[in-house]
Amino acid sequence: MDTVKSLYELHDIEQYYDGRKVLNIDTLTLDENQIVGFFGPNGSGKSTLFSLLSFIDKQSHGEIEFNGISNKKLDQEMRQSVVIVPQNPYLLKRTVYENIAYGLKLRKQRDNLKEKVMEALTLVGLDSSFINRKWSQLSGGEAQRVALAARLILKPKVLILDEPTSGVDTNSAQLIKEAILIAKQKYNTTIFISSHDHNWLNHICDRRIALFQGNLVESGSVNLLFAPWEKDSEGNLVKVFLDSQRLTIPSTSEKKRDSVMMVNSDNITICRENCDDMKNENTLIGEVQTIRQQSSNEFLLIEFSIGGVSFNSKITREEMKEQTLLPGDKIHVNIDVDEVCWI
Ligand SMILES: Nc1ncnc2c1ncn2[C@@H]1O[C@H](COP(=O)(O)OP(=O)(O)OP(=O)(O)O)[C@@H](O)[C@H]1O
Repeated sequence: MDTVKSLYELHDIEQYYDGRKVLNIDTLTLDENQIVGFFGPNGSGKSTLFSLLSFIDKQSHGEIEFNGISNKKLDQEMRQSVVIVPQNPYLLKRTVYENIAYGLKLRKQRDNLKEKVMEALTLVGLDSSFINRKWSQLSGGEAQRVALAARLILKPKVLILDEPTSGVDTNSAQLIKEAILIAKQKYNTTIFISSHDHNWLNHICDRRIALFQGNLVESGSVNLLFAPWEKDSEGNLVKVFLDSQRLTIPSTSEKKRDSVMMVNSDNITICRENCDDMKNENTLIGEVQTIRQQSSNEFLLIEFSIGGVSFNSKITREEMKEQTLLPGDKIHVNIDVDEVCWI
């Protein structure tokens, strides 16, 4: 029987710079036609991973397959089907037209070039008056959108955007978001994005992956709790859920109100019956959504929501027998606030 391959399959990836390991990924599969958001603090390895996924660099160790073929054996056409807009995109010191048309010219695809440039320009929310502007006559947000248009014109199979919203105005960030969504729909492009604007990224992506110190922590077993956070009078950060429940995180200096909290499912305890022993002022009430079997067979992954925010926790089969959880059940939830980290 044929097995369906993912677009990318990464195994045992290690990347070293000057003898220092900066990326360490056991397994990662990435499917077609998804928008995948990569979250992580500065230096966590997002750009390094993107340089491997875009075939700019080769891994120090491990295997990367793209469409079932090792990245060491890809032909030029396959390599060119993946394009990246780097963190500080470089524009040619020419007009907007020349910048956007450049990639197609390089690939000797000159048919209907002007129309294609116009289409790409429109996609990123710029009108025809920009065509003859010089690179130096653009705002930061406009320059970023021209760089994006210069990739979109290639109708890539994979588009990688490293911090596309850094230093851009809110309007440009919104237009970039719309262009990305259209590219996904119109060209079936698979899109990987990193951004420190966590809310922007969270709203746009189908799948979320967090990197921490070069290691992958996917939201399958890691829970991400996004901003905004309130500060109470004692300086604690407080998450106020839509149903008015509150989770208080004791103050420390590393946390900011726009931070994303990361907590592993192992550090969330749930209980349906006889829960008096676990209750404290930070205990929340959640509602069970789904119950999944973990591949290890030993644990069940319980997905539940608190005020519309999804979380997951693991329980053993023994605990499941005692608690007999079903979708729709109300549960008590304790998040171990000493074990959370922040990105
Ligand atoms: N060319 C290089 N030479 C040496 N070290 C590097 C190089 N590129 C990245 N690093 C190091 O690798 C680690 C991962 O960096 P990377 O740029 O991938 O992180 P990042 O998550 O993209 O960070 P940021 O959010 O700040 O862009 C960092 O410690 C960085 O200093």
